[in-house]
Amino acid sequence: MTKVRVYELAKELNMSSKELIEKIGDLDFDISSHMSSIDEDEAELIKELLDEADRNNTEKKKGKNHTNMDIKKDMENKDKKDEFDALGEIQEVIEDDNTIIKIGQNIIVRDLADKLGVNASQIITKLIGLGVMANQNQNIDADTAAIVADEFGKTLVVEDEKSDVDDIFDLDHEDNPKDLRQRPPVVTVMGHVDHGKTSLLDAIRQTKVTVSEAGGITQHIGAYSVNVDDKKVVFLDTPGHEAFTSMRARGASITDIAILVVAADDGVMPQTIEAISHAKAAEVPIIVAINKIDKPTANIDRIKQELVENDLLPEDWGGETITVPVSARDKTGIDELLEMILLVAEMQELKANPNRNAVGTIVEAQLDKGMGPMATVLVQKGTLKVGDMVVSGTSSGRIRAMFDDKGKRVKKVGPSMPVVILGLSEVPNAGDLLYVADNEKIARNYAQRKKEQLREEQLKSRSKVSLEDLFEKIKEGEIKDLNIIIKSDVRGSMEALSQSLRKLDTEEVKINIIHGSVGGITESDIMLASASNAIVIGFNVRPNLNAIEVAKREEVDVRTYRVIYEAIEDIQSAVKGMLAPKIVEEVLGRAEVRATFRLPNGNTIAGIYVLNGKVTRNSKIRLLRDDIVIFEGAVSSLKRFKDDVREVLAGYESGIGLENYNDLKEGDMLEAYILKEVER
Ligand SMILES: Nc1nc2c(ncn2[C@@H]2O[C@H](COP(=O)(O)OP(=O)(O)OP(=O)(O)O)[C@@H](O)[C@H]2O)c(=O)[nH]1
Repeated sequence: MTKVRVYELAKELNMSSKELIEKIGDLDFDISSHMSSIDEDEAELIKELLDEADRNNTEKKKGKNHTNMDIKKDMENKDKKDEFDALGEIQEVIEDDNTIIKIGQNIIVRDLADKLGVNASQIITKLIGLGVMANQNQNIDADTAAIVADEFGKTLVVEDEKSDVDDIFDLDHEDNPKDLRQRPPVVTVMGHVDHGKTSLLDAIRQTKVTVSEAGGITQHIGAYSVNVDDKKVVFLDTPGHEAFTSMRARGASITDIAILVVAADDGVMPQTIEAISHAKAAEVPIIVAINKIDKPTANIDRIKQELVENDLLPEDWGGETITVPVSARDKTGIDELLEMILLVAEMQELKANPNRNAVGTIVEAQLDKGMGPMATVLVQKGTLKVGDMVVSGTSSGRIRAMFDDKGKRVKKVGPSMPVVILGLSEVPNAGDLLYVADNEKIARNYAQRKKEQLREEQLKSRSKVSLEDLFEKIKEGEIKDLNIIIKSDVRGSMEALSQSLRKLDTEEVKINIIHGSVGGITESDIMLASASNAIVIGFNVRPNLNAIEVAKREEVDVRTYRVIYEAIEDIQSAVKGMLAPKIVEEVLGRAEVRATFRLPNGNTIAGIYVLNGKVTRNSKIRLLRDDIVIFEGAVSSLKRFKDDVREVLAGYESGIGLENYNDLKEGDMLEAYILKEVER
């Protein structure tokens, strides 16, 4: 017997395959997709059944100007190319027709009564007739409401509120390539402390920006733009990779180009290396500004050599990294730097559609006593205008006024441009997106939904990678790369560890060492891990107190080891899903060594002050000097005044001795911990 494809039948019936599948869902046909096929007989039967359903429906709604079915029919009978117009017409019909009422997925009985122009008690009576017990303040679903509405001679249309709100999540919506226009690059300046980040930003501003106009606002707004010939370059005003990465950890990637400032008299330093890792992790191209070339001790070639050692091969040495010698003090090299920024931007083909509802990112926000919530927005797509209804996180409102980076009032701004907006209901979060909504209802709905989402998110934890659940995530295809940050006490062990870990690549998961350096685990390492969904491995080093707190908040998995082999074994087992039940440590607290005393027997006792948590007699102690682990061992004595004690709490002093260790020094940090067996 001839077979008919579902989509063919749908076409014959003037409906979409989806609609047809839905309609015959209850009948006993084996149909799952538009490509399923059915016998000709079955197709005939379906046609008959649908016809019948259609007739019933028409009869039921006789006497009404327009029923849902009529409206649909109207639409279906139009040519495909007219469909869009038809939708508009239908919308108008719905607006005009007073027999049609529109509701969301649910409605409160009282509201339904209002819409139907009847008493709530009449609705309640009808509901009882349907076997639904509801008082006037209770919600009923749209299906029930439709039956009740029908009884009062009205047709109910369910408006998809969700799609209204989802419309403004238009960020992922691909703009038509023909609507895209070139946009200015957004630049962040990074580098080691005192290498001249702020001076460089100031030098650029001073050479390129004219003074602010009176009457505007004059404070710095977190970003500014400069004109280079007839083009613009936008600089984010908070230098440093910490700000860059904390924005990225919140999901905001607004930087197109990173300027790495390296002082020509100092060279590549730890934070330079960190900045390189941070920019690379974000896949942002780096331009190196070799600063302070006015200094007699400046040595540009040495800097280039050091860049090579860090995988940045200068262009004039045959590589791809653009380097520009500058002096922020003398304002030399600034024009060349700006030209290079434009060149790199050109290669990136930075484009956005200026003719659409704007989407931007909050760069900075604060509460101004006089003006209320103020936020600097970097527009990413579209054009932001005064009077636009905007929403960012749980904050929404109509833009009352806007000021550009020169403090001048503006009416509208396009892609890549920073602008201060007034009119939000509350101070939004830096790093959050800001959307323009079509109307106030959508904006308020969105903000409300965001509030609910936030609550939900607070309840369930975010899914950051951890060794515990790594294998599950690999299996589910959620993770294809395991990003790792390594911190260690000496360079040699860091290199050995990264080499060994790289060899653990499997077909399912690739191991990337996104940053490795010498020193304790810092807040910056944790933020990089958070933004890049990485885990942090410390070898002979520990996180400082700040880092511990941030790791907890950002849910970053930090693992510390004293033996390289154990680190490798853990990662290997995690990749294979065989992380054995393990003994984990629980940190009890930290204490600082404030004084040391030598006993006549040669042993040393440290006078300590417990900073947080507690230190107990049976805890193990890790001795840290600059967050590097110097010694690990047991407590030999714990005393307050002359008495032995079981524990000492935060805020108290005591004397402590360590088993087999006497080289305690003032300023050392003692971390107390216990080992616990946990089930996995
Ligand atoms: N000679 C000379 N000194 C400079 C130059 N650029 C900056 N400096 C000096 O270097 C010091 C540090 O400059 P900043 O701009 O504060 O450096 P930074 O990188 O922003 O420092 P942090 O914000 O503390 O990380 C200041 O004393 C500047 O005056 C330069 O081109 N030449």
